[in-house]
Amino acid sequence: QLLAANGHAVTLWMRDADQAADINATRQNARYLPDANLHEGITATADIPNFAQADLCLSVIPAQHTRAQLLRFASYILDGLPIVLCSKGIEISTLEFMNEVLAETVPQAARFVLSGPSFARDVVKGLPTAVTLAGDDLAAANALAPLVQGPTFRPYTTDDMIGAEIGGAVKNVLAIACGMLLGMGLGQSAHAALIARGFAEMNRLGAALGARTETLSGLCGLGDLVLTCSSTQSRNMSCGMRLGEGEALQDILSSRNSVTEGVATAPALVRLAAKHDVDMPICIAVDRVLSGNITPAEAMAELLTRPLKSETD
Ligand SMILES: NC(=O)C1=CN([C@@H]2O[C@H](COP(=O)(O)OP(=O)(O)OC[C@H]3O[C@@H](n4cnc5c(N)ncnc54)[C@H](O)[C@@H]3O)[C@@H](O)[C@H]2O)C=CC1
Ligand SMILES: O=C(CO)COP(=O)(O)O
Repeated sequence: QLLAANGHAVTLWMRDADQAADINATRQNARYLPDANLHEGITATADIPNFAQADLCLSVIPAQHTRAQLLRFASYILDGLPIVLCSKGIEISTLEFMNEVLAETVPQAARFVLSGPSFARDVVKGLPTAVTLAGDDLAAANALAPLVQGPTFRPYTTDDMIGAEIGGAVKNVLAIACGMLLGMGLGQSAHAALIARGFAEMNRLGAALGARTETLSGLCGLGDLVLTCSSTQSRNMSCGMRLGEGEALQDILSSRNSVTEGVATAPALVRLAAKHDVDMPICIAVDRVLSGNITPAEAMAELLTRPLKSETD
C-alpha cells in the first residue's frame, strides 16, 4: 500500500493463481488482510515477477519458508537489487537470521531489514508508524529510506542489521510469555516486570552477537517489544494468552490461518542462546511450554523461584 501510494507499480507475488486473480478483481486480500481496499497500483500474480525492472523487492514470507522462496527466485535477481527483509524470526534448521539466509541464497542482492512496531492493519489504515530500516551500510539505508517512507510512515536508518533482526525475532517469543501471564490473570505488575526482564534477555543476546544497544533500545527492539507485548492484535501475544487460559497449542494454531512466528523461533532462539552461552530464562520457559514439557503455571513458578541476582547481570 505504501509503495503504491508513493507511485510505484507494485507486483504482489503469491503461490496461488486463483487468489491472485481474486485480489486483482476485488482489490481485497480476503484471506490475509480483509477490510483493506488495495491500491490500484498493486497487481497480484503467481508468475515469476519481472525482477529485471524492479527497483526493490520486499520479502514478507514467514521466516521458516523464506529460504525456499528466495531460492526459487535467486537466478532471476540481478546484481545489487535491494531486497528488504520484513520477516521476524530465526530459521530453525540453521539458527540463522533472515539476512544470513539471504546472503547464502541470493548473494548478489543488496540486503536490508525493515522492522519495528508496525501492525499491518495499522499501516494499511494510514495510522502513524515509525520503523527501523537497516542496511549493510548507512549510506545505502539512507538512499533506500525515501522509497518506503510515507506521510504517516517514518523509517529510521541504521547499519546494524543483526540488531534489527534480533529485536524482531526475540520480541515475538517474549510476547508469547506476556500473553501467557495475562491469560493466567497474573496482573499488570508482572506484565511490566516480564517486559523489562525480557528486554534484558534481548540485550544479552544482542551483546553476544554484536548488535548495538542503541538499536535494541530503539524501534525494532524496545519499540516492537512494547507493541507486541501490549496488544491482543498481536498473534504472538494472543497465542500466549490462549495458552495461559489453558488451550492446547495445536488447537490455537489450527484455529488461525496466519503465522505465529514466535512458536518456531522459540526453540531456535534457545539453541542459539545456548551456543553463545547467553542466559535467556524467559525464552527457555516459553520454549518448554510450547514443546509441552511444562504448563504455563509451572513456567511462571520456575521463573519466580530462580536464585536472586543483580539486575545488571
Ligand atoms: N502482520 C503484521 O502486522 C506484521 C508482520 N511481520 C512479519 O511478516 C512476516 C509475514 O507475516 P504476515 O504477512 O503477517 O503473515 P500471514 O500469515 O498473514 O501471511 C503470510 C503470507 O505468507 C504466505 N506463505 C505462507 N507459507 C508460505 C510458503 N511456504 N511459501 C510462500 N509463502 C508462504 C501466505 O500465503 C501469506 O500470504 C512474519 O515474519 C511477520 O513476523 C512484520 C511486521 C508486521
Ligand atoms: O510484528 C508485528 C508488529 O510489529 C506483528 O506481531 P504479531 O506477528 O505478533 O502479530
